[in-house]
Amino acid sequence: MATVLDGIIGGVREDLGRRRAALPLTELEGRLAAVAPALDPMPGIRGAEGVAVIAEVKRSSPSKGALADIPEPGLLARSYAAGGASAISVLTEERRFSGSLADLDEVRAAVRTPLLRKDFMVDAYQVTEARAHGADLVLLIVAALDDALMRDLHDQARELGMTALVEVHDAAELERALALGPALVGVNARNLKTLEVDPRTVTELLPRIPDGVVGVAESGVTGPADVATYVRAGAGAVLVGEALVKDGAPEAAIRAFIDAASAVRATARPGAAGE
Ligand SMILES: O=C(O)c1ccccc1NCC(=O)[C@H](O)[C@H](O)COP(=O)(O)O
Repeated sequence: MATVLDGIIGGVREDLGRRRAALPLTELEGRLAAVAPALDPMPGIRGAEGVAVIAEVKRSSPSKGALADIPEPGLLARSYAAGGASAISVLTEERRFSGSLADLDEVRAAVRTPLLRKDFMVDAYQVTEARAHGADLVLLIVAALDDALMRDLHDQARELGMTALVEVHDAAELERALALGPALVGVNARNLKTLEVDPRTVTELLPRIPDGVVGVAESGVTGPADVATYVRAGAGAVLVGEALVKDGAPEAAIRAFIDAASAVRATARPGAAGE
């Protein structure tokens, strides 16, 4: 039976076919020389106070429908950066998430913060496209890729100076992800079959991520308490969409996430008050 992910990827492939026909790969590659080198997000993510927040520009989703209009993604991105986001995720999938590469362009023009192109990557063309539009990171969803293609896309991202966020939903996918030697592994709490969010997916899998690899907790952060739960489970970063795009004050919301994470780390330190 076709899953939600299959449906999304079917649309992604059709849209990709149209873009590739309009701009063949060799022409797209020709544009790379004019783009500033990719930023390395890892120092900012590893060195973040409390937790690294990856703040997402997300207009709609298959699970929730319309979330926010976001007429000026660049302005939202500036608030994210001012709040202390370590990276900004821009959903570029058009049909279900109402995103676009134009959003990526606008956000790139607005901030110097590392940018993640958040899409359903199934073809090398999309990775090149991400870089040509100024992205510094790409998402690789293990459930959407076989091992050979996943490795090719991961290698390609590295060759372009980019960093991959490799996303998993269960232990078997985590094993496949770790075989790549990734810098960033995301555990997504959203089940791609039911679209339900279960934070236990994150709290169970994050502790299995080895030291040296940053674990990113994705989906289901509704407020600081969720961030604290994920940080206690070992998250070095949290990726947050809905809660930020629906918050009238995203800058303050990000600061509250960071403060909640810092409080967890302060109480976890040896000799902290109360121990
Ligand atoms: O958000 C969805 O409904 C969704 C459905 C199917 C595949 C992916 C989906 N979301 C992508 C994401 O990973 C989230 O946008 C991201 O983790 C942020 O989640 P949230 O903070 O819960 O908006």
